[in-house]
Amino acid sequence: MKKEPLLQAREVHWQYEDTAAPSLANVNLDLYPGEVVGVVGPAGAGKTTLLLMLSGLVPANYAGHFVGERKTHAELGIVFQDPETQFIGLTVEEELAFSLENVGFTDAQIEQRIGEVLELVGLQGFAERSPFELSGGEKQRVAIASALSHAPHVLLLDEPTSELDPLGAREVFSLLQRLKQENEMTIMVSSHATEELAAFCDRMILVAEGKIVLDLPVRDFFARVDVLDANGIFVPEVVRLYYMLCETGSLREKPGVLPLDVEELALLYREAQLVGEGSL
Ligand SMILES: Nc1ncnc2c1ncn2[C@@H]1O[C@H](COP(=O)(O)OP(=O)(O)OP(=O)(O)O)[C@@H](O)[C@H]1O
Repeated sequence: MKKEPLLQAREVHWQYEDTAAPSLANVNLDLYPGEVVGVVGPAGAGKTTLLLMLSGLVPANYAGHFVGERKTHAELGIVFQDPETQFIGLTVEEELAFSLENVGFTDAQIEQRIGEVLELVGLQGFAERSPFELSGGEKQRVAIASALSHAPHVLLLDEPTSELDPLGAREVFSLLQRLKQENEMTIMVSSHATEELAAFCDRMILVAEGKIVLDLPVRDFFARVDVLDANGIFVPEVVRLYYMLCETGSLREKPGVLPLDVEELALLYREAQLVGEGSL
């Protein structure tokens, strides 16, 4: 039986006030339970606007013109690029308590939930720390904990690692990986880190000039190297190496087969050698 989508957008157009062109045009999108979807696109393509539209913040918090239909059948949590701009609490505990007080939790419920979300994001023992004095990766994990505090079904993240060093970025992606595997969260994340997205997402969306150009399962998506190159999207090195090996005859290209990490490529190469396909 096909699951019901948690989020739906139909023929959505959005144009910010005083701009020459729409930031979203003809957007049709369904997000299903348990899916992990990556969003990529050149600068100014409309990735942030797409996530804001799905979260309901556009058009609610922005001036502009909205046409189309957006339906939500789920609670949502949203995380932005720079977590510090969202912090208002002097301690991590206070930070997390604000959103729970707003939804009417009692003090005892707040304390319990704070303990749960800090454990979920691996920040046990951080309750009394100032959120402003944490590392970039820890700050972003506090922002994720805050978004998770009211137990949403869907987590939307807008470039959550763009301000982090590689270590902080890895911290955030491994947390998302854990939320996917252990909590079966539905996640949509925009990022320029295509290698991490390739390893983590089930489905990928390419946005350019406000339109959805590709919306495909992750392997079919990264097989469209021509479209990704044309839009300036970084194609993972392992994908390029695979096609290079196919071109030189060291591997035989097969439909639906695309390695997304070095281990997968090594396995394909070993198999090709065993059946005598490769000439390397
Ligand atoms: N508040 C706003 N008011 C007016 N125009 C806006 C506003 N926010 C975004 N835009 C415009 O909408 C378009 C899409 O912007 P958006 O931030 O959604 O793109 P993006 O793909 O997230 O870009 P980046 O990768 O640079 O963050 C751009 O042309 C941008 O200038």
